Amino acid sequence: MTATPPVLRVRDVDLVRDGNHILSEVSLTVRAGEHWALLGANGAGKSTLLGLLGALTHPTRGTVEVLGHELGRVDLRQLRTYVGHVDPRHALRSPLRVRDVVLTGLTNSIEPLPRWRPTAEQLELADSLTGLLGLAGRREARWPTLSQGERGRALIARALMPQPRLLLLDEPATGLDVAGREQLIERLDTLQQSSPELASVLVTHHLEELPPGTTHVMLLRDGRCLASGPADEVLTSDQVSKCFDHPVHLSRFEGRWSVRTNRRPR
Ligand SMILES: Nc1ncnc2c1ncn2[C@@H]1O[C@H](COP(=O)(O)OP(=O)(O)OP(=O)(O)O)[C@@H](O)[C@H]1O
Repeated sequence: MTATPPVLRVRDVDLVRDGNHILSEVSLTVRAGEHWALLGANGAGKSTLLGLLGALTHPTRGTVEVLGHELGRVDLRQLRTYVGHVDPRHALRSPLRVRDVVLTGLTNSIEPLPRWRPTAEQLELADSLTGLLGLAGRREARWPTLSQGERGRALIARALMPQPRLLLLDEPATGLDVAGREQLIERLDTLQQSSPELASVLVTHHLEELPPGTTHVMLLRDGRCLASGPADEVLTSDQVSKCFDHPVHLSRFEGRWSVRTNRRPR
């Protein structure tokens, strides 16, 4: 019997641009049901690594495998159906309704394709995912009328339409107010619980934005992995201080993390 391959396996990846090492010797294995966070300061290489995972860029050295298929050796279109990538820079031009934006996840296009029509099952799935992401009352709303938080959650529903095995989220809480951030985290939590096989990788600078179901963390610093593994082992005050080059105290309350500067007593 062959063991199921991990959802994602990155081995000794380097990425060099204009002679600069943006990523050096990074390795990462993500299995079904794991929820990873990539943490690091500005410029640490988080978005670049996420781009490699979503097959948007290729490594200079090393290999990236999605479900046992090596990037560069298989059809990218096929691989992308396994990977839902939520791009916060989604450049929608026309005032589509939420349901139609979500359905474009099936055609992997920004605008609906001419003559493409969803089946009854696909419509049902779009409605179920918008409900799961807390947008049941906004399915008919037009894109320009949505709040930033609602747009972000609609894009997650869109990315889930092809029923991917892996969901990639690049700073999904950027620009959200407290309510928007908390609604997002709550919905990610519901999603993780309702899809036990789904794996995810989320990029952020802020530990406060980590969903409580985060199982694993990689700390990146200057393009190198500083620490990687189960969240409770990696997220220590000492390691997070090293990662951000700043002395912080880390605490966890009801599953959520927070940090504050370590102040000397006056
Ligand atoms: N195409 C490129 N050519 C040259 N340098 C690049 C290129 N893309 C990214 N970089 C550099 O690589 C480094 C890592 O960038 P990246 O966007 O991955 O970092 P990040 O950790 O996601 O940062 P942030 O938190 O600010 O979004 C940065 O110094 C960036 O300027």
